[in-house]
Amino acid sequence: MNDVRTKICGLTRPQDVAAAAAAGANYLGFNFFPKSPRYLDIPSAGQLALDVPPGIAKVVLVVNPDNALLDAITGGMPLDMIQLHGQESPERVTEIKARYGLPVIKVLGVADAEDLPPLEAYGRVADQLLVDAKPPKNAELPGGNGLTFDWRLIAGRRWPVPWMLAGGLTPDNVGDAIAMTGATQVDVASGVESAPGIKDAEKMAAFVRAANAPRNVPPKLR
Ligand SMILES: O=C(O)c1ccccc1N[C@@H]1O[C@H](COP(=O)(O)O)[C@@H](O)[C@H]1O
Repeated sequence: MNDVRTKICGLTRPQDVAAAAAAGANYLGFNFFPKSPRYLDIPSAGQLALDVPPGIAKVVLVVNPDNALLDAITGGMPLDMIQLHGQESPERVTEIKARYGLPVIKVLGVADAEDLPPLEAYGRVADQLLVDAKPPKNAELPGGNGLTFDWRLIAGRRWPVPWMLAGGLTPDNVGDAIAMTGATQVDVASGVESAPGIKDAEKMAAFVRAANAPRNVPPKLR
């Protein structure tokens, strides 16, 4: 249905899962970072995952996870993909893919041009890349801070695997972000909430609509 695929991350309530699915999201994210307002324990995430309709990918977001945590998550709930949102090395990405047999999305933070070369290296080992804003030095959270980065840095960039754009996206700016970068997948957490961890059904629907609204993308970005 959608040209631009959307991921809504950090769902914490059954009604939010239902609204995100109704909005047409392609991926739903469940957050296992304890300091996040979107954090879920495994039984709660497992319960929500059961409500996800077939055809929508269930993504678990983890930050520098050890095998014990990943064993517990993969053994405790249905899931389709693992999102690595920490400083996991390319070797660790490879290890996690092999151990769990699940596709891995590796997140890289971008603030300036120096942050771009690692995307090439991770693009050789991860199944997908997620290009997010680099968190500020003293940030509590490695993501979900509602911060954008200079999208011109990645305009027209391509990597060996599919990639998503994230970082401060909202229903109001996602169209510009797509037009500027040529992204065909976008991810949002805080930009579709009424309060931290509480998703807003209207904002989620508006986000998916805006991501798929007709727009002029310069030919070189298509
Ligand atoms: O959302 C969180 O709380 C979070 C915590 C720890 C790591 C990542 C987190 N969220 C991810 O961050 C990006 C961007 O979020 P936002 O749209 O800027 O709020 C997104 O990938 C979330 O998946």
